[in-house]
Amino acid sequence: MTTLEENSRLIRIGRIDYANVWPVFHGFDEKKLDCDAEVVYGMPAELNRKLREGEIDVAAISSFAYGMNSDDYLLLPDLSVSAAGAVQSLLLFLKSPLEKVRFGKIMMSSTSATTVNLLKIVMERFYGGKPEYEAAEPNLHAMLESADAALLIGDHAIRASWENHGYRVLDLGEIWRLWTGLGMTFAVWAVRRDAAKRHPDAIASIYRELASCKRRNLADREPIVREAVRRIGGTPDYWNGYFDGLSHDFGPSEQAGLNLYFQYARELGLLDGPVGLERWPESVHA
Ligand SMILES: C=C(O[C@@H]1C=C(C(=O)O)C=C[C@H]1O)C(=O)O
Repeated sequence: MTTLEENSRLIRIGRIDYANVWPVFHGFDEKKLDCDAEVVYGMPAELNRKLREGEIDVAAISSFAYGMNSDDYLLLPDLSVSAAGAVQSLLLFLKSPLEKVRFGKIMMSSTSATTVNLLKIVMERFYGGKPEYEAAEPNLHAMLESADAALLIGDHAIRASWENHGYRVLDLGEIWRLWTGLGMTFAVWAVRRDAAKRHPDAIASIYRELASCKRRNLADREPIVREAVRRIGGTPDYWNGYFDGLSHDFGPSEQAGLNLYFQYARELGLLDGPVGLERWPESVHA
């Protein structure tokens, strides 16, 4: 039985605290919604856990985390963080030559789920290696003290790429494109099925606001670029190039890349079952 309190409870929305989601989230205002809602900021790995445990109801999460829990989630249509090639913020910094890295030690940012598993696919399936992996706080120099390579994502990768560190750098989006000919989806917007069922109007209101922000940000990127320069650094040219390389759609080409990633992840034993890409709201009523 659903009580009145249950129907009108606060809905929690997870927002990844990296610039790559700004083209969807910039301008998102929970006060404009037809429901009580709160935005919870976090690194992808934190939001992956909070959504899984029901601490939040709807969120941008790692696409890998969606794959792990797709029975409990639905996808908000046509929202993602994807790229058709180089991303500039999914970077493997090499202290040793690649030949040594293949069987060496790699430190991986503890904030990531999709890219750490993409790196395993690249190292093991594409490069025929078998390195040792360890999760670590995203700090390039600390990571490389005791490893041959370090994986950073998001703003951590961007800031590190601007340093004069002297390491060779591989872009995981570019490698995926070279080997598969496909793009890749790194994050999706997922809603818990139980929340979608209990609070259909609230989720509809949140979705409308996200879709409208995305439309507005696509039509005028200037405010996002200005904000990125102010908060993170770099030049307007850098950020225009960065956002040009990303897609926030989730159409047939993005889905093809993600399906192949899930297939490889299963073949390597990183994921258990097949993953269905079920969309809200159709699946709520199925
Ligand atoms: C493009 C990116 O996509 C991301 C990568 C994620 C992951 O590896 O789990 C999760 C969300 C996104 O932040 C990025 O971080 O730069």
